[in-house]
Amino acid sequence: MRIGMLTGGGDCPGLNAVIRAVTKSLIRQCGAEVIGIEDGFLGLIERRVRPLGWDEVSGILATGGTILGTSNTASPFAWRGRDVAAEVVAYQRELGLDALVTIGGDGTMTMAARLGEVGGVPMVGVPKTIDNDIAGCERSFGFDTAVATVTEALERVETTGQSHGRVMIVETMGRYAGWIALEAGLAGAADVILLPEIDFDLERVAAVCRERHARRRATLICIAEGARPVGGTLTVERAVAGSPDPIRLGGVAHLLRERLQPRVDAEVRATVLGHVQRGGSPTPFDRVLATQYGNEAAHLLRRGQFGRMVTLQDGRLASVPLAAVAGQNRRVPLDHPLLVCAREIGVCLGEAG
Ligand SMILES: Nc1ncnc2c1ncn2[C@@H]1O[C@H](COP(=O)(O)OP(=O)(O)O)[C@@H](O)[C@H]1O
Ligand SMILES: O=P(O)(O)OC[C@H]1O[C@](O)(COP(=O)(O)O)[C@@H](O)[C@@H]1O
Ligand SMILES: [Mg+2]
Repeated sequence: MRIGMLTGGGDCPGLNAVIRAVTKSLIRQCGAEVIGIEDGFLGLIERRVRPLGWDEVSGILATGGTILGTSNTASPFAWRGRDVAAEVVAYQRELGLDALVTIGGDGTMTMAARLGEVGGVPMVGVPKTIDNDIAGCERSFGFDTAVATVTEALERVETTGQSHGRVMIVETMGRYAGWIALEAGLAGAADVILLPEIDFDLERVAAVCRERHARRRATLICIAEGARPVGGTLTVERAVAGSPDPIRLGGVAHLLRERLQPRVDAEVRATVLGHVQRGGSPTPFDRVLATQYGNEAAHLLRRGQFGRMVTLQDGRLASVPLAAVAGQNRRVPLDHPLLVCAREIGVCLGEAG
């Protein structure tokens, strides 16, 4: 068996743990040859691959990033104005691949499914993203590490906020889903948590800050990059040319700071955490989850269960068809138990009233 493997989309902690587990499982279980594809789908377009053996994947379990490199712009269906999907499919055949492991998020799974439809080799997907927004998957690896990083940041920002009696705003990543802000906000004891799923009422947030200033000096606000005020729009940091989803969110914390400042006596400060959340060593939880996902991907390959993504459902390893994941985005449901819990302990979610 000859298996290709790539990492696609934004990197996240735990990618190397998956690469290691897939490779070691396949070598041990069936003596398979594993070919690493560099920089995601870009490596298939530019014909850049290298063999992955036991030695190449040893000692990488706890390292951040991806030893294969990744890309969140390259699309074989629109590469520098051309559709090169047929050439990519031909290259997969030239490499003699029996299947391809794609470790990525919703975008990577969409691309994997599309390449399969035009004759590409069979695929097995592994869900990665700090955003935790992949359909059919209750936990992507990388998320736990991001939550831990944001939680630590919130705690650090809180002590300086207390010292100065300020309103402190911390902005998280997450695109159109609020999972990181919600879990880290709860873990970091944020007073206000603002998510893309609930448009926030500025006057309500200001009232909470004023009330807290009188009682507790400081207010800690955790806001997701995809959050927006009632009647407002998303805050776009930049558009990335050539990216299938060109919008990069960012900066809503500064918008909130500007609008809050005239409404409160305390000084307001904003911190945008950015890529700090995506880097560094995975938590033990993510190391274990990524290892299980990689091992399970090897099982699917050996059983010939292609066109599927490994996943976690009700705490158990499982798999779902790529078609059920492609083009989807898993957002926080408005009746999610963590939202109910946050409200009941007095966290403001920006809702009016
Ligand atoms: N809507 C889409 N249709 C087809 N391919 C896509 C789509 N979105 C992303 N891709 C491909 O998947 C890769 C990674 O996508 P991206 O959304 O950046 O990351 P992720 O896989 O983490 O969601 C992109 O480089 C592109 O090749
Ligand atoms: O690194 P870039 O291109 O600025 O992308 C930033 C985006 O990537 C993420 O970090 C991860 O998203 P993906 O997992 O979909 O790649 C988002 O939270 C963030 O909005
Ligand atoms: Mg994505």
